This record gives sequence, structure tokens and C-alpha cells, in this order.
Amino acid sequence: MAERILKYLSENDEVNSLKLAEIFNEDHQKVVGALKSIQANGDLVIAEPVSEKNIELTEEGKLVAENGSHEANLYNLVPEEGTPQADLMKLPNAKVGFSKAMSNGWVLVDKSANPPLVKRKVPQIEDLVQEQLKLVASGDHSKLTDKEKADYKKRKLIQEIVVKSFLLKKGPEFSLSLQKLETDLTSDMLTSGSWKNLKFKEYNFDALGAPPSSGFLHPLLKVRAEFRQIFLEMGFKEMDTTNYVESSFWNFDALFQPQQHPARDAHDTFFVSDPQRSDYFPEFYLQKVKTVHSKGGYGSQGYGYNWKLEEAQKNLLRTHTTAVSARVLYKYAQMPRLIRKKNFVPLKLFSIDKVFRNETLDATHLAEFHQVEGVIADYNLTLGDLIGVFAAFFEKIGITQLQFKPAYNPYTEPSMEIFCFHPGLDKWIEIGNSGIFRPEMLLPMGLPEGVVVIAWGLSLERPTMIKYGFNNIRDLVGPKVDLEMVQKSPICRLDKIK
Ligand SMILES: N[C@@H](Cc1ccccc1)C(=O)O
Repeated sequence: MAERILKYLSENDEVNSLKLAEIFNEDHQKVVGALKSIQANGDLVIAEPVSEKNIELTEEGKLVAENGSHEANLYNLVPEEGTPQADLMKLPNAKVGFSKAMSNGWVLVDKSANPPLVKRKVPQIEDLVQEQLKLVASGDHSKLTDKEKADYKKRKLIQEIVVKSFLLKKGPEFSLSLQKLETDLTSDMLTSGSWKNLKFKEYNFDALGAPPSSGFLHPLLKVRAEFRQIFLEMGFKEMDTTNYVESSFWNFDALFQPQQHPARDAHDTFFVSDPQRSDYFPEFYLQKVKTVHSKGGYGSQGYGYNWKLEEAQKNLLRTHTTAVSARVLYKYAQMPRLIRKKNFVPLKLFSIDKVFRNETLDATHLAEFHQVEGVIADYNLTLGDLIGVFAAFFEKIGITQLQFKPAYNPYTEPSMEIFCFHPGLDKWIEIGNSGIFRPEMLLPMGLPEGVVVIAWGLSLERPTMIKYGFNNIRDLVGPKVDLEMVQKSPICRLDKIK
């Protein structure tokens, strides 16, 4: 094809690529493809982009061109003696057909009859609409007046399209043949020095690449990747959240949640039946947790109840990733070198993973979801720091308007619910929960007094639903998910809202 184009140009001064496609009886796209490979060889051909407006038939327009206009079809159905209007109106497209046939003066309504009859007003008609649309179909629309074009456009019978093509002329390096371009620089070419005389194909950085046949990332994973990137940019390290099964001890007790706390109830928590219990706990720490719950300490009076090991041993599907934060903070507190007062190494941690709650399922709730959690430990942190970190974190995901509402968590004091203004939905929505971990949680772990830990958590599903415009969580997670949606969803960018 490329050589045919060059030959044609050697005999003619210029030609449009659309015209060439017609002459060669080939697809225009193929001509353009061949043109690109000629251009890769150098300035053999000059190609000026041309864009022209054209009109073409819509799907409905094609039907009319083939079978006649709605008004003509209606007229043809009206018998000599007339027909009841109600019967006529049952036919497809009768409404448009009738009103056009009336305004063309083709039919009339005889109201003296009962029921009223539609009758022919003229003995014969000419279906100009069909004739003109046939012309458009054959590529000639010069006979249509602007008014007619506007009318057919309004009736959605034709549509305007922009046709892009190229005007081709000989270029300064014009030649009749193409040199084969090298795509690889080989060691042979280097040792023999032949590369000096060879022409190399240019990289096409715009190439789309072969579509992968599998391995598409689900939108949730795309948003997770974006959140992870933000945490990493802000200097956070990722916690290992690979164990979904936790003991009640780490999920609740370590977090100073009393054993009668309603969240432990089977209504909210999925308990594991096999293995039902965990046996190993760091004994020294366990005793401290027991004491702080039952008797208090560190300036707290505790809850004053009889803390039971059996309750703490119960295995469950973790209800929040804060269980992992507790484990990691405890481990950290066991590393004396890192937590020594004068050179305490501050911690910035995050995790994004699944949690499980036995909730009533509805359009926005499932029994499992992902939590995005951030934790910072250092001396002298305040609520102001917590708010400042949020401002920075949420700005990176495009949320700039934040509001906080006092809340209650057994393990944080103070606690704040985080709301953001969503310009798309035009309202304030709750996106997360946060707070400063209580001394009753941190001091039994062995963290030095004075170390403050601020933390927050949000769901991954909510921003994903907002970002991708889902109203029902079942469209995003579960057996009803449309796999094509997964393949077609674009990369998520949590762009800044200006
Ligand atoms: N764990 C809390 C979120 C949270 C994390 C850290 C601090 C405060 C709150 C929840 O499940 O909602």
C-alpha cells in the first residue's frame, strides 16, 4: 500500500487520503496507516491534516431512506373511505407521521363522523424526505437547503460529523520506494559499524499497546493504589494486614474496649468457630490490659468489672484494622532502642485492607469492606496536628473542605468524626473517624509516657463509589459485579478539586 501511494504521488501533484482510499478501494484507516509508515522513513511525503464537516444518516434516517418517511407511510395506510384516528395512532411512529402529514396538507380529520375519521386530502403525494435522505446516503447533500438540513437534524434523521483526512504532496525526500527500517540495534550492527548507514524506526510513544487479555485491576484496587501512593509520599510505612482472623484480645481488649461493649455482640462481630480460641498472648502485657480494664491505672479508674481471659481468647474476623495498629504499636514498644525518650523514633504507619462486620446489608453496606487507616506516634502531638495531617492527606485526594464532629470511641479521646463537602453531591458526607489513642491503651503496651498517637480510619468503598459514580455497593463488590465494568474502568486519579 505504501508503495502504491508513492507511485500515485509521483504521477499526481497532490491527493486527499479519502480520495486515495476510494481509488484504491481500501479502507481509509489503512491508507492512513500506510502514510504513517511512509512518514517514519523520512520526509517523503508532506501530509496536511484536513478536517471537513459532513452529514450522515442516523440509524432512524437510514430506515426512512429505505422504507419511506413516517408521514408518507401513514398517508399510504389511510384508505379511500378514511379510518378511525384512534386505530391509526396505534401504529409505530404514527404520532410524528400524523402531525407531519397534517402540516403537509396530505390528510384531514373528518370530525362529523363518529368516531372521527382520518381521510386523504390529496390523491397522491411525493415523499421528498425519503428522496433527500437517499441523496445524503449516496454522499450528495448539495440539493438540501439549510432549512431542510436543520429540520432533519431536529428530527434526528441526519447528524453532522467531522471527517478527518490528509492532503498528500511530495516531500523533499520523495522517493518511490521505502527502505526497511530497523527496529532493533543488535550487537552485530555495533561490531560491524553497519548501524551508521541504517535507518531506525522511531519509537511510537503514543502506541496503545496490545490490550492485555486478563489481569484487570478492580476499581477498589485502583483507588487503593492511589491511597497507598499518597501515604508513601507522606512518609508512612505500610503495616502487615494479611491476617483476617484476630483474637478478641487484639481487636477489642488491647483497645480498651470493655468486654460488655455492644460491638462485640454477635450482631456486629463474626466469631470464628474453628479454631475458636487463641492461646498465646504476651503474658506481661495481658496482665496489664486486665488490670487497666478491671482496676484502672495511669490516672484512670478503669471500668471496674471482672475481666475474663476466655472472652479475650475468642477468635473473630477483625472488625477494624485498628487491631493491627495495636499489634504494631505493642511490638514497637518492645524495642527499647527506638523508644528511648531522648531519641524516640517517630512512627508513621498506614494500612488498607479488609474488615468484617455483621451488618444489615443495603445499598451502601456489605458484611465486609476495606479500611484505610493512618497512625502517627510522636511526642507533643496535639489535636491540631491531627487536623493538620488530615488537611494535607485529604487535600491530596482532592478534598479541601473538612469539618469535624466530636464522637466517641472507647480507645480514643478526644475522638472526631470527619466530614467533607462533596461538590458533586453538593452536601457534607461522613468519611471517617479519628482520635488520639487513650493512655489506657498505650501505657500498658510500654510506650513511654508523653508519646501521643493520633490515628484515623476511613472506608475505601465510599470514595471509590463517589469517584466511579456507583450508587449501589453491589455493583462494585460481589457476584453481581459486571466484569466488563472492571475492564473498562479507567485508572483512578484522586485529582484536586479546584
Ligand atoms: N477503628 C475505627 C476507625 C478509627 C481508627 C483510628 C482512630 C479512630 C478511629 C473504626 O472502625 O471506625
